Amino acid sequence: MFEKISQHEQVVFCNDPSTGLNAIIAIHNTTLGPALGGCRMRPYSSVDEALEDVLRLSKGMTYKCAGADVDFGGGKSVIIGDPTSERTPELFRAFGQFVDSLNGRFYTGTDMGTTPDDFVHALKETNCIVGVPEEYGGSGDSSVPTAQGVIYGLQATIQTLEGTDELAGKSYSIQGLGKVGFKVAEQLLAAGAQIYVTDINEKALKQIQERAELLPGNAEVVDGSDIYGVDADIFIPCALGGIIHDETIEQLKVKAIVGSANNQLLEDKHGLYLQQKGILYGPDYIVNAGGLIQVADELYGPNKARVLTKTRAIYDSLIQIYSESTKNSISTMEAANRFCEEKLAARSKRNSFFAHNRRPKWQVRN
Ligand SMILES: NC(=O)C1=CN([C@@H]2O[C@H](COP(=O)(O)OP(=O)(O)OC[C@H]3O[C@@H](n4cnc5c(N)ncnc54)[C@H](O)[C@@H]3O)[C@@H](O)[C@H]2O)C=CC1
Ligand SMILES: O=C(O)CCC(=O)C(=O)O
Repeated sequence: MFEKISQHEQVVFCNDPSTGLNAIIAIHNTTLGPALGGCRMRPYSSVDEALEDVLRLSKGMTYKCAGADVDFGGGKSVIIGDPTSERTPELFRAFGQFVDSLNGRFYTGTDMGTTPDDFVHALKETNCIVGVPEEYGGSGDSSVPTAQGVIYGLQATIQTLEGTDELAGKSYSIQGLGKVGFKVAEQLLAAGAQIYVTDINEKALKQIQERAELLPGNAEVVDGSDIYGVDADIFIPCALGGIIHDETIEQLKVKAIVGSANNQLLEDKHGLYLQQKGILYGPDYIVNAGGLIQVADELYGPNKARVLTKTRAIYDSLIQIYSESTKNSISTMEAANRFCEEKLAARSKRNSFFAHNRRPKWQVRN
């Protein structure tokens, strides 16, 4: 077990027989501040599968936090259970107690399978919750800044490819029209772009076609995996992870990939394959940091304008990462990893003798 968790600071197994809660909290690295990461609920087929997921996701959060310059470290949690039938208020209260037992080392909120309302129950047991609804003092729907971050990512990519930030006059293929993908699609239509869209949800497809009728752009529906072969300028993955692999790279005709889906590359080597094929890849955890920026910013009290200003930094980070990738002949993913690792190394060298206890900022909510 210690070998498996050797890169992590702490892993907590949470068991509450009265509510049936089986959860794992993983704290990867708190160099930059307390760990932060959402809570995913899934009917994992084994504890090993859940552990593997939470270890991978929490490490990803360390990089996402460093890349976005937020004062948090990497963590994540998973609840083993079916969100469609096992999501109860009691379960989330029990989970909140476990989060509270970490005494400010871990902050959490929604992820796949959980909703902001679930965390209103957890909030009764701990203050270490982010992303609750606005009426409970939270900052509201985090997919808004995530979608805006994708737009900034697209502009930085077009700037790198063509020397302009102009979204119009281009074509985009979008996989997934959920909370993030739909908002990105709407903005592209508003800019007058041609979009190709796919989703397993027919309703979302119908809704975007209705929106397209009212906006200058044009939307065309594509069947399932045909999306990979669309002859568009940029592919925007906003659904599943692990979709960039040998087979899909073979089909891709786009010049770039920039989307919100977490862990888009099936393996690190696929970042290199994209580079070899001349496809510019916007590293996912840099592009999709808008939601994280919003929930991390809640420490200062909700403020949408401030969040959007901070989200704009995604543009500058990507420009820098693309340029480092070219300069050092490395993949953009490798350049992003180095960008974040340098920030972590610089911080870990900083003398923090004055910070004997937790910093005052985090005591605001404790
Ligand atoms: N919501 C947020 O603020 C953030 C989201 N992300 C990531 O972005 C992605 C999208 O997130 P959300 O929009 O919030 O999720 P969502 O659950 O609202 O939307 C996902 C959409 O993808 C569709 N979909 C599922 N399987 C599909 C398939 N095989 N082909 C085509 N469409 C499919 C679903 O029907 C749904 O419309 C996820 O990977 C998520 O982890 C990352 C950071 C923040
Ligand atoms: O939504 C949160 O609570 C933190 C952000 C997060 O988990 C993510 O960006 O994947």
